[in-house]
Amino acid sequence: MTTPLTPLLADTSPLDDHARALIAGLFEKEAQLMASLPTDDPRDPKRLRRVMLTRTEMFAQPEAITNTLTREAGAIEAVARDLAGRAIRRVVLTGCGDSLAVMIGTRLLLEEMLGVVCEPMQALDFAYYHNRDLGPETLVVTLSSSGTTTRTVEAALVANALGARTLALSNTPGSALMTHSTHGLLVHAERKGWPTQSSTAAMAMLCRLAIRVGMLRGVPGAPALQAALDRLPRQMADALAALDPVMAELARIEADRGMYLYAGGGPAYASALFGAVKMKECSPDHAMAIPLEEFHHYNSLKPDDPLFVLAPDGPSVARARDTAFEGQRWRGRVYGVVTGEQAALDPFCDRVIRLGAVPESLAAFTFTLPLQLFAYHAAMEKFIRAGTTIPAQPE
Ligand SMILES: O=P(O)(O)OC[C@H]1O[C@](O)(CO)[C@@H](O)[C@@H]1O
Repeated sequence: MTTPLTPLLADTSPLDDHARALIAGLFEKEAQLMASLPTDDPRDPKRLRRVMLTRTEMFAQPEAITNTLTREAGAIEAVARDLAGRAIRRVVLTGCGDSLAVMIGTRLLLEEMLGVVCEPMQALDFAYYHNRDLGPETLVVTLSSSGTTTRTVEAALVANALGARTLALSNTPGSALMTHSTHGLLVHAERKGWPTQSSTAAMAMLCRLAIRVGMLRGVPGAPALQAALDRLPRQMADALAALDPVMAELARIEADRGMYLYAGGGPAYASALFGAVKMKECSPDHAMAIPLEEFHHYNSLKPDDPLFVLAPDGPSVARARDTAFEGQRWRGRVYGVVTGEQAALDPFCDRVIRLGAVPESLAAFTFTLPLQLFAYHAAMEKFIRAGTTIPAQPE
């Protein structure tokens, strides 16, 4: 017996012939894409180019958010009106990599505004395992910047076949994901570097959509969240400018390490994931995001490992303080990231990075910024230490 490329091509699959052919084609293309990714060679010019492009795109995140919200305003409103008038019982939020982190980062705000459980789930887990009891009262939200990541398209196709409503977000108009979903919203962002603005602009669009549903339904917290979201691009631009030299200095201190750790709870766990994945993409080294509580359930850190503890003002500050304490006790170097003058972590951190206040449900936008900058600067420092000549512009 031969094993099919994916279980959705097996006899038991709920997909029709068209959907099966689509999946088979995407699977082949994905394999080619994986083969063309940069290597872990510390001097790989392909990786250097991508890291340099990442910086440009990272600094243009505020513009990408504003652009996306402005250009998609009509489309967002149409989807919001449709959703506000429906009984939605459950929302599944799915994607892979950064696109899944987007879902984790927006979950709290979506739950506050939609008033139902919104469940982030790996696209593979949804497509192959946890898709019982779907129907028109389930909304499955997918995000794929490329619009062609096979597992994410599979998730959308399964959701369609089992009768759920689907909402796709993508940077790529006309992509498989966008053309096979009930609704599609276009993210106006670039991803020639490693994902930064494609993720934060997608988060902004999901937040705007949920806030609009909240406004239409008269949810009390909606106007304040709308105002906070409107302020974000300015706040992010200021934070990027202020933190750039700070994170460059930390990167010089930590550039010789081979493992980087990031811990956060709630929406800040998304920032931990973004931070770890940027380090893995930009540098040849290991990086790991750890849910705040899990940090305490095995020896997560070895002496001298840098640990970023993310503690936006909210219910997980106390556990973040414990995490910083344990991090220092195990002889790691602990960098706290907190809201404003929050002092709870100060005694247990080698350094504390302070960010402007945002509602916790928007914290993933700002808490991600120092970590993106750190990954960029650490990667560049590693290139320099490996003897690479850095061109003025990406080549
Ligand atoms: O958003 P997409 O295009 O589905 O990509 C998902 C993830 O896969 C990657 O391309 C790498 O595996 C990441 O850059 C990205 O976060």
